[in-house]
Amino acid sequence: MLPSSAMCNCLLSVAELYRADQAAVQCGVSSRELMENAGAAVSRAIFENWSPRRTLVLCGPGNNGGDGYVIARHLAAAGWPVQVAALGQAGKLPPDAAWHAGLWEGDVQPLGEADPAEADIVVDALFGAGLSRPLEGEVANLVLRVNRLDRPVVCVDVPSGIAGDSGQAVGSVAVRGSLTVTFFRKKPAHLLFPGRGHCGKVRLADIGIPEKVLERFAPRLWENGPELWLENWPWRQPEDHKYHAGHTLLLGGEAMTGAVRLAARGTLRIGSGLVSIAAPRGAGLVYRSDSPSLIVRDCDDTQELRGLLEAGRFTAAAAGPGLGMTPQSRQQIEVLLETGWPLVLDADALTSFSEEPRGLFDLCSSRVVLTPHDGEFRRLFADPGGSRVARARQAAETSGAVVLLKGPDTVVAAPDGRAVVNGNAPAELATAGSGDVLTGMIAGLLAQGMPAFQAAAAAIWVHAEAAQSVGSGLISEDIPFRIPQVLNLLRNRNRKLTNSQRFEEEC
Ligand SMILES: NC(=O)C1=CN([C@@H]2O[C@H](COP(=O)(O)OP(=O)(O)OC[C@H]3O[C@@H](n4cnc5c(N)ncnc54)[C@H](OP(=O)(O)O)[C@@H]3O)[C@@H](O)[C@H]2O)[C@@H](O)CC1
Ligand SMILES: [K+]
Repeated sequence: MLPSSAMCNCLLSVAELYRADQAAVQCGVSSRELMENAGAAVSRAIFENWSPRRTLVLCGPGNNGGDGYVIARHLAAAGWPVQVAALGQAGKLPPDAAWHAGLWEGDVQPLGEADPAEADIVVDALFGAGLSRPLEGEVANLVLRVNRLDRPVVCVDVPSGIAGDSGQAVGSVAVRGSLTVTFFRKKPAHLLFPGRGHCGKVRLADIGIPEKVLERFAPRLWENGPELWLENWPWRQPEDHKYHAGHTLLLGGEAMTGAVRLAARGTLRIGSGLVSIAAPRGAGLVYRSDSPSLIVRDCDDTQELRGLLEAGRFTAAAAGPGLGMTPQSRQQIEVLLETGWPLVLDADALTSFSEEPRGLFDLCSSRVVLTPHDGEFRRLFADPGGSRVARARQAAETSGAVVLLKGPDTVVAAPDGRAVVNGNAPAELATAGSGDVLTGMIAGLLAQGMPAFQAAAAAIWVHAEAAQSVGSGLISEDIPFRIPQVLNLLRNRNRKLTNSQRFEEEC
């Protein structure tokens, strides 16, 4: 179960957003008022970011265009020079948009006559998140011209041309914004690439939809953040000893020893009380000389591994980084899976099953976390296509495991359909070894008793936050060193937010 405060972070699909709008109307907030509030919120964001300057508002034929007329009115009332250009005839606008278009007292030029080069800011109120057809003809041409100009572009709800649910461009043309103002709750496109790259900064505005309308939904998708897992964080208690904080076993390989050594640093720093590496004798010295905090056990075959597992009192394990792909390593993974323990499988552990993924899935459970990047994902799962959320969900259902699909917009999905999209990863994380550290961190949280979905979501967030604190020049070894700083901030936040009243105010 996720805490009720997680409602703050839920992402709504386009269909859910339309239902929320309707529910708000049933609660007594008129749709005209919602449109007024939406346009006013975008205007406020513009006032906060720019001083008065020539503004071109591009209005589409639907309610997104309706927001555009409201924005134009607010900017003009504040003394801004505003030009409106519209697609289609005013007489064909839907009722709320027509009402607000009627309140606009300035000129409206046909879209084909608009010249974005004569504006200092462009407002994109062409299409909303439910776009179903590619931009074509004069709209596509205008969007291409706007994109080529070095001007701030403010997108209303979503950049036109981007599908709200998938974050994919519907055709080959989509607006590239500097700022996107969206309403009530973010949509997946604000977090999933390429949509996220088109949004610029994303700002969420309250437009008067009552929070209680969410009671009619059972959200299954969230933007990742501490609200989803902080309550379950395994903070050390004064009376704890190291065995209370779990014992993680990492399977080490013979040649690529750096991968598990990086993973082990992540496991230790995230709080696992004990960390052991089961290593081939030939590589034992390398592992033993790495960190005095590690326990290194000799392990050359499955029989020795079974012996270790029986004696070790481990609470979670991880395998894959630097493991190699021999028949022996695959058998060792099967032995780990047969224990039924919480387990993370990454890299070679996944690829060793690419010829026969069923052999892996049959042994998985919801206590197992699979952490493929896109290439590993394609090798393991018959790719159903669709958005990254849809693909990760499908993979979690097929495998019965929690699937963490790595990327700049990492998605974590559980077999029961819950999913999160991570939004705090810096570009610097695209560096060798960062995935190994992540594997170790997830395993360390599993070892301390965190449920698999939350452990994966928490680890990817802390990992990204630690990387952000380094910024340019990041190498993977830096990430474990920065974990304590992130954990201390989280712990202080947790202390401050024990009062749920306060938490609700922050939402
Ligand atoms: N109460 C509310 O609901 C609130 C809504 N709000 C605002 O409403 C927005 C959603 O509005 P919306 O549903 O009217 O969608 P939107 O994209 O503006 O227009 C659809 C029209 O475009 C047309 N069309 C589509 N593709 C096309 C193409 N390629 N080329 C040409 N035409 C194309 C399409 O035609 P059709 O497909 O039907 O033939 C239809 O006529 C939302 O994003 C938010 O900004 C806020 O004010 C808050 C309150
Ligand atoms: K738009």
